[in-house]
Amino acid sequence: MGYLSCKAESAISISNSHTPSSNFPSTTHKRPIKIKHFNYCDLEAATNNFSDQKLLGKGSHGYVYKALIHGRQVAVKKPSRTPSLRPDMPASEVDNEIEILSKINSPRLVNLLGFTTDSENRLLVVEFMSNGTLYDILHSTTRSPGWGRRIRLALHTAKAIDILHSSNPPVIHRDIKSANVLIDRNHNARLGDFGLALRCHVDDYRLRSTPPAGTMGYLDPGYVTPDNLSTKTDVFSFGILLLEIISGRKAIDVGHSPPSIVDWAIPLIKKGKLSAVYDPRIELPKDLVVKKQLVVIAGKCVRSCRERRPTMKEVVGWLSGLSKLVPLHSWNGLNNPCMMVENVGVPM
Ligand SMILES: Nc1ncnc2c1ncn2[C@@H]1O[C@H](COP(=O)(O)OP(=O)(O)OP(=O)(O)O)[C@@H](O)[C@H]1O
Repeated sequence: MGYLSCKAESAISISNSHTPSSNFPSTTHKRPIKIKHFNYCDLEAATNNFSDQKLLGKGSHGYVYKALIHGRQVAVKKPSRTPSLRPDMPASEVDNEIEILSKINSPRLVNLLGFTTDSENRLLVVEFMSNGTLYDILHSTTRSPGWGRRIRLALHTAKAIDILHSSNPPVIHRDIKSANVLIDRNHNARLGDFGLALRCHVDDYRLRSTPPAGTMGYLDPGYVTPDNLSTKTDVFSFGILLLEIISGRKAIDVGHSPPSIVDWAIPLIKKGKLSAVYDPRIELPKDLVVKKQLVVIAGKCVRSCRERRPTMKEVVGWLSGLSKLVPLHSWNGLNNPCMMVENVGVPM
């Protein structure tokens, strides 16, 4: 089997504990991950008592604030809900995020820097991403990146998901969407928001009892019970994200018929009307191989038969090949194209 189904894998136990001042083993890097413990009152002060001026954004589960700590800009996540009291479940999505991110670290992810130990007032400190989200970039009316940039943003995201799926045990993100892809100061995409992520080891009670979750429009239609979860669930959501990158349309847009991007795009692709799927705000990709292959990759990812969907590693290989065919000067909007990943030597 070329992919991991949660049903089929054998159990691999992990520690749930958050050791004080811990150096957690990383699944992607040899060097240990340093996670800091913060006092609630220090983060309260650093965010001006969680003031609106420091607010970066609001999600369905809480607020995100900007703060300066020891001269470094960070993002502080503050959940809006009170934690669960069930001992077998993570106390909150924030606790789940801590558990997942304390064991994995990569330049392709929005990495964990620390958290408050007080579980009543749990706060998460993560790397600050200064250039918004992929959703903002794709759906803002003022700036539209060209194909060189779009393919690289897709490639960065695919690499991030592949890193999760290649971890031991594999991590399934479960909420791949453009709003969870953040853009760092070098305009590289990083995957964030691990509140719903799950480690895939079958004997874990949490895995077997966690109901399907995700975001409407990105959710794999085959993921209807806990044991339907697999890495291919993320592949489906990535396919939706890739269609969003290609077309500039939202995953669900009630202003269009049909509102679902997949119900709109796949029939067009099957009829060979590839140009109709492309974002009308920018020129079509000049290279016909790129124009064809981008939609083919997206179509493979959203296949209803999950066994026929590619692995993220395959997707990374294909996008990597396409990125070599499209130069970055097709950048069309954001400034600072000189700071691309290739130039600054950030490992990918
Ligand atoms: N590390 C970060 N750096 C900068 N801004 C961030 C960071 N994390 C989140 N944000 C901002 O805060 C907003 C809310 O983020 P959050 O992860 O809470 O929710 P979301 O992913 O947008 O929505 P949901 O929780 O419903 O999935 C984001 O849209 C983004 O604008």
